[in-house]
Amino acid sequence: MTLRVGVIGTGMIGQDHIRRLTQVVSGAQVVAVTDANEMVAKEVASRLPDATVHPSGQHLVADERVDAVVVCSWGPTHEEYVLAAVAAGKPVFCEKPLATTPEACRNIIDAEVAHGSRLVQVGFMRRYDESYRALKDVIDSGQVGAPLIYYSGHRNPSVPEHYTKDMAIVDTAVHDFDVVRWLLGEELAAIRVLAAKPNSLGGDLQDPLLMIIESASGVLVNVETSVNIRYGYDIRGEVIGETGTAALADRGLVVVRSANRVGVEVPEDWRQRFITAYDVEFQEWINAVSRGLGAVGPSAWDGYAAQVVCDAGVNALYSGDRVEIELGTKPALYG
Ligand SMILES: NC(=O)C1=CN([C@@H]2O[C@H](COP(=O)(O)OP(=O)(O)OC[C@H]3O[C@@H](n4cnc5c(N)ncnc54)[C@H](O)[C@@H]3O)[C@@H](O)[C@H]2O)C=CC1
Ligand SMILES: O=C1[C@@H](O)[C@H](O)[C@@H](O)[C@H](O)[C@H]1O
Repeated sequence: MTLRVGVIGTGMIGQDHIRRLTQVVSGAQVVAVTDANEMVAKEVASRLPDATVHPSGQHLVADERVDAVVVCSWGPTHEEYVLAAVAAGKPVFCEKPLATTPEACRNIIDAEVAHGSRLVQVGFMRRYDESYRALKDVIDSGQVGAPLIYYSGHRNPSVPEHYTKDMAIVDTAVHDFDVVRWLLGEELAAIRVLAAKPNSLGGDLQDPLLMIIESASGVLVNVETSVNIRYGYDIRGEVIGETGTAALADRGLVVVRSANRVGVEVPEDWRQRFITAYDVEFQEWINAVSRGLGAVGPSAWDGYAAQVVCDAGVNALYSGDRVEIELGTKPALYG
């Protein structure tokens, strides 16, 4: 059976996901697209064998040919489309963020709980990266002892003009918050945010930021965002345990030794660094949805929890305070 997918938002990542749904993974066909920019949607559809262009996300969700929905539009639009998919009983893969406020994420949780089974998956692709999976295996095996500290470095070579200091938390570090919760297997409890001396290449932007997070059990998590670092897109992670440490390995297919230097290639951006992770993420989503499981990957609760950390982080950035992360009760649906 081929899963017939509708994609809302055909911008940069929407097009990249359409490419992988069409050319890389198996078991899916993109049968419908929509974008606020109709020209872009039409241009993307013209490269697909049999895709309808819809005037809105709501029309796309209602299309009987669409079995499952992928949301790749701007963050503030996610809540509306995810809720529409849940109301229609259709599985929905939503790019991060699940929604831009904890309240909006809660609305999605409430709708999914009322539906009675999982339909929503959030695009936290790091959980599908082989290095992160290997790091989690090391932590879970007890090889380095109980984790005490986790360092998470998130470096972008540059960011667009419209990027604000809040975005270092809500758009960038949101991935680190999710992956740390997943690696440690526990929730995060409090956050402080410190701004370093600004990188002069970032104009007025307050960059880099250092976030010091306490997990529920007391592990200290240090998230660094440096979004104007020029040398490449570099994702770092290291756990310091009671008896050892484990870190994500440097990437690259070859190690070059030349002119008194040794080195590996650094990716240009997330599409290159996480290319395989996105592929695995979509293949596993298609497999699960095709077997009648609404979703098995990162849940609406995961999207909500990450968003609460974002909210607390922005609050901590502006106040300079240590801000507690209050999640409230987790519905039984999320284990
Ligand atoms: N998992 C990851 O590593 C990444 C996730 N993202 C997430 O993917 C989403 C899209 O990001 P990009 O593709 O970089 O942005 P983009 O700006 O390139 O594309 C977004 C598209 O959504 C369309 N759009 C906006 N409002 C809409 C609406 N109401 N209905 C339909 N279409 C609408 C825009 O016209 C645009 O074509 C964001 O939520 C972003 O955070 C983006 C990059 C990487
Ligand atoms: O999600 C992403 C972008 O939206 C964000 O702007 C980047 O900082 C992240 O590294 C990337 O994974």
